[in-house]
Amino acid sequence: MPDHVSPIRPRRSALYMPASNPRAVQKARELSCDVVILDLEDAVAPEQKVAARVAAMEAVRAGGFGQRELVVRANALDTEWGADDLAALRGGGADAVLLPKVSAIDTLHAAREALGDGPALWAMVETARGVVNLPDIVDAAREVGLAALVVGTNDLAKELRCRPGSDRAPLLPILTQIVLAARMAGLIALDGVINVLDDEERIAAECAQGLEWGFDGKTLIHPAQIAPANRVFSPAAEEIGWAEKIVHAFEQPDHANRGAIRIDGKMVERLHLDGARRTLALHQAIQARQ
Ligand SMILES: CC(C)(COP(=O)(O)OP(=O)(O)OC[C@H]1O[C@@H](n2cnc3c(N)ncnc32)[C@H](O)[C@@H]1OP(=O)(O)O)[C@@H](O)C(=O)NCCC(=O)NCCSC(=O)C[C@H](O)C(=O)O
Ligand SMILES: [Mg+2]
Repeated sequence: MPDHVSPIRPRRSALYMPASNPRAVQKARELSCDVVILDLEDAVAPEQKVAARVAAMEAVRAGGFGQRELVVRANALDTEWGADDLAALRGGGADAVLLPKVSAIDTLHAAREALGDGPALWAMVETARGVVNLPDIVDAAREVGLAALVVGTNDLAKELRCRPGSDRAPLLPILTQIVLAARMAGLIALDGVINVLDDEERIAAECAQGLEWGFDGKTLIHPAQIAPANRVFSPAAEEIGWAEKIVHAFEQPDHANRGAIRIDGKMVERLHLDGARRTLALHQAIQARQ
């Protein structure tokens, strides 16, 4: 994992809110999401952009978000607000700046220059060009301090003119590429939002898809989506038990020089030991948070 990506930290639930909505920002200080994303981009109307920036910076300065990672989504640099957003964020305070519609590496270089040594960069992958350029984008991750790829499923569906249903089949090849690129560079990978607000079963099912496809967590738009995301992206009791068995088995002197062993009728190799340690570390980090 590159230096600019913090060690195992739960990022099961990353909740967006318009920075222009003081009630939502205040509420976020008490919600059980792992990441708070103060949005200056699509959730904010053009006439509110400047006031939203001021409100976001006040919220960053005021703090009170506890263990939640604090991220601000800026406007794109090719809009009339992007440069001023990054200038305001340069002073620090936020854990990361999320850049929308990252389509090429030059955007990340420009953003890093605008931010100086300040916060980490998180990049939204939500354009066709961004998907095609993923290898170049993640190759430069260390140089520009890129720590996360975040999917923008609404923008992707819009540009591709595809119609994802509950199986998200039209987006699957892209989501898989995003996870692949993130893993190539040791980055965090966050799944896109689900626009459904009132159907917990559907929300949990889409979180479970994201988990199965390799994401670390899901971006969210409403407090009611937090509990299912936290539940699904936390290691389950059975997974924790299995991880403990693997770690315990490889600690036995008889297995010290073995690459592969048998546990409960299954072959387990040292590569599984790495995964098991990761599961236990994530579980401990979640427990510590509670
Ligand atoms: C989607 C909403 C517009 C729904 O609003 P509303 O119907 O008014 O919500 P509720 O009445 O159910 O709200 C209940 C209480 O919860 C608070 N609340 C609501 N949403 C949030 C939130 N996101 N963060 C924090 N708190 C929130 C309300 O204030 C109520 O509190 P209380 O007064 O105590 O009862 C609305 O949820 C919303 O605006 N969501 C966020 C939208 C957003 O940020 N969109 C941009 C990011 S998504 C995106 O762009 C993805 C990507 O780029 C892509 O391309 O896919
Ligand atoms: Mg978007």
